[in-house]
Amino acid sequence: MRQAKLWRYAIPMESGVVLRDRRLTQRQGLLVMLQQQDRQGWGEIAPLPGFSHETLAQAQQACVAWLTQWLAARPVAESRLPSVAFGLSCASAELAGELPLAGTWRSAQLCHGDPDALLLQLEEQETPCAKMKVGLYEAVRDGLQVSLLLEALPALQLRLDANRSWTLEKARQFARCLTPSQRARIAFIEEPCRTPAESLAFAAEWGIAIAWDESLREPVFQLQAAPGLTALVIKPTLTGSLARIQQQIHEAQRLGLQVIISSALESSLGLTQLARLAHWLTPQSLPGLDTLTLMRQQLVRCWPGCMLPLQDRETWTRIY
Ligand SMILES: O=C(O)CCC(=O)C1=CC=C[C@@H](O)[C@@H]1C(=O)O
Ligand SMILES: [Mg+2]
Repeated sequence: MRQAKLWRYAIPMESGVVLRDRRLTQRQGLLVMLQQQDRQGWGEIAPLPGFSHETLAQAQQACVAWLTQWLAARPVAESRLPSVAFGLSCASAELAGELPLAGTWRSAQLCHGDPDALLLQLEEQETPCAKMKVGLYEAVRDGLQVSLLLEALPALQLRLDANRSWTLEKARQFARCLTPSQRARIAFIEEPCRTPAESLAFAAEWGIAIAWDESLREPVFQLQAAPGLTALVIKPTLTGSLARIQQQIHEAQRLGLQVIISSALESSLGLTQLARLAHWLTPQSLPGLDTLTLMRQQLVRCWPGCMLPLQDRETWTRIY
């Protein structure tokens, strides 16, 4: 006997979480639970405003349509909406016992808040790895800050993310603030420039490694190895089903590229599934999942060691 449930949730965010140009006061999404005999599988469907093309209402409609077919045991194709395909494929994989339980519970630490506190935290780590946003302020300011951080922590592995904000000239201004050995210590910059061509030109000019994030989701994008390109940052909620993600990871690995599984601000339910996915499919890479502290509550399952309270189920709205 098959059973399915669908709820809508909303989690309050820490004040001051800004995504692209909007302030995110709460994270909304859907929770799906599939049941068959004594087995259950859970999934989270949470389109990210400003990043996902689908709205939550569209995701809900697509999910209800999928569940109706699934309950009637009719063959059902994966949704064209990435967040829906991801959440439903996680629930199906859990139900089938196909998503291993072991997880990578360490992440590249996101740099925000008090810089002194951050330094202290990173100093305590044996192999410190951090991710810093750049491109929000003057490129020279970013360059000086990165240079200071690399000098303060000789063992630091630093990932940067410019979200395509620099012109080639701005990127050059940034790079000029670093010594050649500091440039070599940057693990990668995600999407430094406005276009992939400019980012590749920048990488070649300065010997600074780059990674694709936004580019991976462009309709005409073709993955190719290129000098300076070292990694792909995959956000499953923006990408699609587990099968699609596995395919993208295999393609990347065939080209010798590192893959970083990254958060699209999922709740603790989605994040713990991403940590399991990372352990399963990209065991060599530290994922980018350090976003739970931006939220005020956890959902369904707790992240190991996280002290945030679990949200009361009474607050969920049952949809199906
Ligand atoms: O990749 C990580 O380490 C954490 C996730 C992260 O940085 C992001 C998640 C979602 C939206 C963006 O603000 C941002 C990114 O641009 O990669
Ligand atoms: Mg990014």
